[in-house]
Amino acid sequence: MSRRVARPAAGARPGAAARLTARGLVRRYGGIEAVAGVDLTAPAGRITALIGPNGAGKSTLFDCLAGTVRPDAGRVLLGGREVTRLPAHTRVRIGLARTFQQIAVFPTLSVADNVRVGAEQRPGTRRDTRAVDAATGGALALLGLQELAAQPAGEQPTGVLRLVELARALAGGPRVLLLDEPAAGLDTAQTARLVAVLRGLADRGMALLLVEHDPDLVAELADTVYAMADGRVVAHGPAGAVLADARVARTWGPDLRGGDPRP
Ligand SMILES: Nc1ncnc2c1ncn2[C@@H]1O[C@H](COP(=O)(O)OP(=O)(O)OP(=O)(O)O)[C@@H](O)[C@H]1O
Repeated sequence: MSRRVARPAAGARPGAAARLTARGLVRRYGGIEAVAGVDLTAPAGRITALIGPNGAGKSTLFDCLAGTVRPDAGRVLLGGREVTRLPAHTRVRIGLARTFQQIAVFPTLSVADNVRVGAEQRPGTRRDTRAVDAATGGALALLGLQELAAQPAGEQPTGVLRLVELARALAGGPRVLLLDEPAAGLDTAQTARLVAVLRGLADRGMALLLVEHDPDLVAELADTVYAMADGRVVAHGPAGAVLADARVARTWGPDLRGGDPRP
């Protein structure tokens, strides 16, 4: 007798590698289409970068993917599962983590306790103190933060806080990681560590999607680049090709010439 076993969609199992997909995403603010019909895939095991000038819609797209903003149209899929209507905290529970452009740490908590907040989101660890300790310790070690573990987060410089935020996101055991300008405020050594850590995460199957303004870092890190302007994807493909694309140079010119992208 043959038995058919229902298999979950690829990547739908908790802990399994997963891709993040946007299909036809639209988000309007009044008369502005901040995100105007975006299709994007961040595959497992790859680093995908999102570039574009200020106001292109990158943060709004991130917010739609993370669940903090509800799109007006389109779909978001995590590992084949439709998550468009799931709130942000539920997406975290099924493996989607993010860091923010404006650093968001709890200043009165220690570095370790900030990371612990992420570890407590890890599926199945909420009441398992040892598992939470292990996830916290692992994330601190990965980012080289052990020596600062007991220090109040509020006393740390920006570069350290970026790493604390990343450690907190990683402590939750995500399958997909959204990073909004992860290298902003990092010194050269911290940036080198960040690059090595992100590459290592991708090599172990995580899907990474990052917003980044530094073209050198994008060229070094990203497998695939999506360039946005006026809410739309104007180019996507291998990093070298997109960074050399004339349409991208026109819209993202100041960044590519090494100027300050921020007004
Ligand atoms: N909460 C909001 N209310 C009204 N308009 C908004 C809101 N958030 C974004 N917008 C508008 O949507 C457009 C896209 O903004 P968004 O912040 O997503 O761009 P961005 O590419 O992330 O820019 P930056 O690189 O400066 O962060 C802009 O015109 C912006 O003014």
